[in-house]
Amino acid sequence: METADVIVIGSGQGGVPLAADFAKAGRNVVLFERDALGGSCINYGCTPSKAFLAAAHAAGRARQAAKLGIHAHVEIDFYTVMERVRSIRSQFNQGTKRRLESAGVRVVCAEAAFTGERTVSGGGVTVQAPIIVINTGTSSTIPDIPGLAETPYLTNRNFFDLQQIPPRLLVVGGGYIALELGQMARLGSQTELIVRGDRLLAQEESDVSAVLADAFKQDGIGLHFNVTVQQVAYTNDVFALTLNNGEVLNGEALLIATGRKPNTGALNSAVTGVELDAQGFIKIDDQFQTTCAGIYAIGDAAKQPAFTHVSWEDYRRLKAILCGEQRTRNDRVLGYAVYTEPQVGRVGMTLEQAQKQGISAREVTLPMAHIARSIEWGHDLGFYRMVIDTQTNSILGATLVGYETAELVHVFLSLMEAKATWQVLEQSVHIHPTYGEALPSLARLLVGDNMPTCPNM
Ligand SMILES: Cc1cc2nc3c(=O)[nH]c(=O)nc-3n(C[C@H](O)[C@H](O)[C@H](O)COP(=O)(O)OP(=O)(O)OC[C@H]3O[C@@H](n4cnc5c(N)ncnc54)[C@H](O)[C@@H]3O)c2cc1C
Ligand SMILES: NC(=O)c1ccc[n+]([C@@H]2O[C@H](COP(=O)([O-])OP(=O)(O)OC[C@H]3O[C@@H](n4cnc5c(N)ncnc54)[C@H](O)[C@@H]3O)[C@@H](O)[C@H]2O)c1
Repeated sequence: METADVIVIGSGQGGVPLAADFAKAGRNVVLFERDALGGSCINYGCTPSKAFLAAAHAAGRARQAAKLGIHAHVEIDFYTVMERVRSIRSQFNQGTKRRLESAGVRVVCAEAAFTGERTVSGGGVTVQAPIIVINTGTSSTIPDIPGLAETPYLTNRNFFDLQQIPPRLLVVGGGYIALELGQMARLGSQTELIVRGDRLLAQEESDVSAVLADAFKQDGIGLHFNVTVQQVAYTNDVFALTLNNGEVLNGEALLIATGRKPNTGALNSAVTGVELDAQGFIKIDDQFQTTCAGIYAIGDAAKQPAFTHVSWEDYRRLKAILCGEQRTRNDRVLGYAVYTEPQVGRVGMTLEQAQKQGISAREVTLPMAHIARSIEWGHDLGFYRMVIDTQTNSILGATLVGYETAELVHVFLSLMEAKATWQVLEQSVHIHPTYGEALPSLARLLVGDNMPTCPNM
């Protein structure tokens, strides 16, 4: 058996920089990875999906330019679209490999499992270390639908291997992945979304769902709410989905996007005293430590909000903790975005969430029709919303739905990180005519006088 200073299981967004930093500092580090280096973000998640959406949204924007009087003929070279996606993914994946190699991390390309106390084995290698970090991420959950397992359905794992555009795409799910990849409609697939609930992105406020539903209808996407798939068949290269309302939907491709499960089944974690919760996520304390001293877990597998920036921030905090600093994972402002068009930029609490916590909260909302920039640019879908604490005047959260709001929401992230009051935003002089100008306008709705909230409106 070998010994090391640090073992990292999984080359996710936190594991890679952590392994590289410790190796560069002269520690003996072994990293196990059973699949492509760089984890889901680089290979099957953020990187390929956002490179893909760059093409889909370019096509969508070109078509929507008709309302500005610009009539474009859109021709899709799907092979080139997907080769570009794959080449960016490969570039990032190779970058991860070089980063680990140059730092001196020993990479074992194999599935790892615990075989004893703080002992990990995989690919014929057994290593023991005083510090072990688990960063094994999640995989798609596949619903138990009769017939599905026998068909060549897609998940986010093989979606980006597509060589030809399916004329008709069926998508099961109404969450992040279903919506983002469902906008393949913009590249020309006739797309149908099969949603078991009554709205898209059900965890968001209902008017967010309504805006996205409008946008999807404008893209020609069929929305089927309150339905489940009872049977899947695949004959002559065509899927047939029988819904519980009797309807049958056909398509050349079927994407399953029904949520994620933690990659902890293969870890045999009980051997070393690492406990899992009922869903299989690794239990951790405020400082990322599992139920076994010396073993830590970060990222999606530890039930952190499943975003790359969270796993990456986990790494920064865990590294500080391992270097003796007093840090926790509980004092950070976290935002996220959905890269549909229009985008959803979110941070902090909604009004409902704040009220459930007993906070005296208030929200203000500014529709797109009240924003000069959006009228000038012809972006009429969406709204900006801010939630504040009426006693402390602190900003509790924001929901921005509209053009490139994943960028704009960072204004709120920074204000909230700085613990600024809404008055700081209200007094800010933003540039005319920008989308950003509408953020002080939003805050001015709280002043309650009859003054205009910004120029020209
Ligand atoms: C389609 C899609 C789009 C996404 N888009 C975004 C986005 O735009 N923005 C965003 O912030 N987040 C996005 N996410 C989420 C994001 O990808 C994850 O939150 C992020 O990758 C963090 O994951 P992680 O670090 O926990 O582990 P992962 O990146 O999942 O990596 C875990 C690694 O561990 C390996 N592994 C698992 N078990 C073992 C084992 N026993 N032995 C060895 N290796 C093992 C896996 O092979 C994998 O490589 C997206 C996800 C998907 C699926
Ligand atoms: N932009 C981003 O940051 C981004 C993009 C993609 C994914 N992600 C991350 O990945 C996570 C997973 O995304 P996701 O889209 O897989 O999950 P999700 O939880 O967002 O959506 C799952 C959807 O599947 C539906 N569903 C679940 N079980 C079903 C069943 N048996 N039959 C029919 N429908 C079913 C749910 O009702 C929901 O609509 C997200 O929560 C997010 O954290 C982030």
